[in-house]
Amino acid sequence: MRVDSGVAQQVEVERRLVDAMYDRLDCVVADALAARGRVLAGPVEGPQELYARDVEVARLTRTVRELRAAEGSLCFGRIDSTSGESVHIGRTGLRSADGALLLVDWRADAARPFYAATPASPLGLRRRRHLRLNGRRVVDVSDEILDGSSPIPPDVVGDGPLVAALGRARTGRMREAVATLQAEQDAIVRSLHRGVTVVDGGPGTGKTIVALHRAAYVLYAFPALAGQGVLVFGPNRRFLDYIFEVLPSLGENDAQSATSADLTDVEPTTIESDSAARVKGRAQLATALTRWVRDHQPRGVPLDIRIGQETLVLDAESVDAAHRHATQGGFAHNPAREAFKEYVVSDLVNLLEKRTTEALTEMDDEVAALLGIDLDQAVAEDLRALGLDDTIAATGDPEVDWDGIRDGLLDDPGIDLAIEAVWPRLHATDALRRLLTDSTALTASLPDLSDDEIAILTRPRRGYTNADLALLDEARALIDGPPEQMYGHIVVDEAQELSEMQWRMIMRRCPTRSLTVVGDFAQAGSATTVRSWTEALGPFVRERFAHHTLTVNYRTTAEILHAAAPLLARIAPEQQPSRSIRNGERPSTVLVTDPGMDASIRELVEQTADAHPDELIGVIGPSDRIARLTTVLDGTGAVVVAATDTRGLEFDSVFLIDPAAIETARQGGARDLYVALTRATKRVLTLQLRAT
Ligand SMILES: Nc1ncnc2c1ncn2[C@@H]1O[C@H](COP(=O)(O)OP(=O)(O)OP(=O)(O)O)[C@@H](O)[C@H]1O
Repeated sequence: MRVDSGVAQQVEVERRLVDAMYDRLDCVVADALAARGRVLAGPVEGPQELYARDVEVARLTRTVRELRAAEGSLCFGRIDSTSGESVHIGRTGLRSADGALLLVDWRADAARPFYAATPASPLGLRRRRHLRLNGRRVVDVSDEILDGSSPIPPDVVGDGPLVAALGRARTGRMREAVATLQAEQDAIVRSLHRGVTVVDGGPGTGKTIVALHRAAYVLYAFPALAGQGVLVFGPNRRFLDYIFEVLPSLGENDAQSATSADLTDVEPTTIESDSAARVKGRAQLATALTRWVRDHQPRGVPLDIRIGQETLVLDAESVDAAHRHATQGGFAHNPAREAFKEYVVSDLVNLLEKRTTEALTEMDDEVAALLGIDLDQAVAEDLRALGLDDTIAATGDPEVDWDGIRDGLLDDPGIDLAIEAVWPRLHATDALRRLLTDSTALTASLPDLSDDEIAILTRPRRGYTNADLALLDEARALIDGPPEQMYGHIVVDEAQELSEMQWRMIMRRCPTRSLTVVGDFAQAGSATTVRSWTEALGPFVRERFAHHTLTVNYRTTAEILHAAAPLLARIAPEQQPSRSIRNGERPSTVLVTDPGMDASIRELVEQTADAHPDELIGVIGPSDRIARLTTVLDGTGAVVVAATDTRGLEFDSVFLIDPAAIETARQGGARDLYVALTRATKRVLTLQLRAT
């Protein structure tokens, strides 16, 4: 509830307190900069001191960066307990020079009541206050009384700052929501669960907001995981560009963001049909790759190796044992090959040693038989007479340097060639290409694939598609070993888009199995066959994941949700529609004829742009109309996007072009249409083609 009397006075009170916080922030930044300057100017001796200095400089640089990132809206909230204590909440924690608490970091436990308290459960609070700043200046405050001492709004999510945040014009970049995070969202963000947390809910229920604030919370609250890195994985660059400002504005620059292309460092250059992507996304492809790679390792075969004039034969049993030793511990093909070679060379040296001993013994026996003396004994006696009897014990066998022979064999190109014949070094790109052109190998590994599906897989192509990247990643893991970069925690957004193979790519990078996974299967595109969280996560964690469903819609008005409800009932009958907290214009439909469509669209978009000059307009249509729409709407400021590419995005106004074509363009087109319909915060206008 807003405190109407004395607002100016309260603003003044807060202004003085917040001014003091900024003064302190400036001091801490200046101190950190000065400390960094001193460290850099100080003498360093030797590599150890140099390393220690670099670590300290990096730490101070990070501190400065984090403090500076916290500068905008440094303090945004305050809570007053019924016992009269008050705490200010902000983007970072601050103490005065003498240690008094000035500001609590929003992620600290002490800040939890700011988010979690409701009138029904006030958690000891009397008042929650939101502060609005313009630059460094407090310009407004807004209160909610939580202890029942004044009238309270029945719906806690409908409070002033939230409605103001939701009503603000969109900019094409997602904004953080740290000041208005709602209780159901905050409970997930702040969860102490370190395993897999799944968050679903309809479009606009704040899944992305929760995921990003969760990433910031993990970085703050779980240092052990944070130290191993935090990754935000998104389906495409457009989406990551949309969200990329959120974490830095929460003071977090340490989280990385990536698409499949970033993880594999390969840019897809070709597109393919969704049916091809679906086949390539299936986990059986991992089995096929594993078999293909295993087929390039020896099994049950002896190994003939030529050394000098001789050919040594390692029997099949020894070769299999060497294979077993080399691959135990899950080593990948190429590193295991090196270990295999070492085992083989050891076996060869043992063979040679045995042969030499046998040959020498034979010779000794022959000499003894001929001369009637024991040669070894005679040599030992001579050495003793010369005072060199220690040599006998120390060298044992002074004649043969077996270690030198072993090293020589390891470097011998002939040996490498012999091993190459049974265990060739492989290249992941080449292996993938060869498997995907080998219909016999594919049919053997994937007997349930139809001939059509095999034909899809083996179709000749150039370059990589998005679905290929997870296959390439799998091949690299099998052939060269796990990826270099691992993460302590991974946030997966739009997770309904991931195929089984793409889940493997993510999990491979997260040995801790600590993930925040957000998505909505009603919005799933058609490039994957995964349709439930159990299907997605079961192979890695079985049912061990915490599952939350968000129910309040913060994006779309009740009118737009109402219009989308029949479509939702059709594509996901089991899903409860979310509940919107705002009302607005009723969506409208205009019938147009194709030849006149271009002019109509431009005119309507221009009208909307004139009526709402600061707002963002999205024009969403079938993929095959996008090039034309982009030309037609050039200069209007509207963003033109294919219906297949709008997941996660949002606009103030949406023009939906030819919904029937969106729906029939591909399998799952109805879900594309549902996503398109739920992108607007304020209004939707549909342009439907009149049958001619
Ligand atoms: N607590 C909040 N305070 C302010 N804005 C919020 C809050 N929660 C969500 N929003 C806003 O609501 C909109 C929808 O949120 P978000 O994109 O996270 O939803 P989503 O569930 O990920 O949607 P979709 O499934 O369509 O991708 C965004 O503009 C977001 O900033």
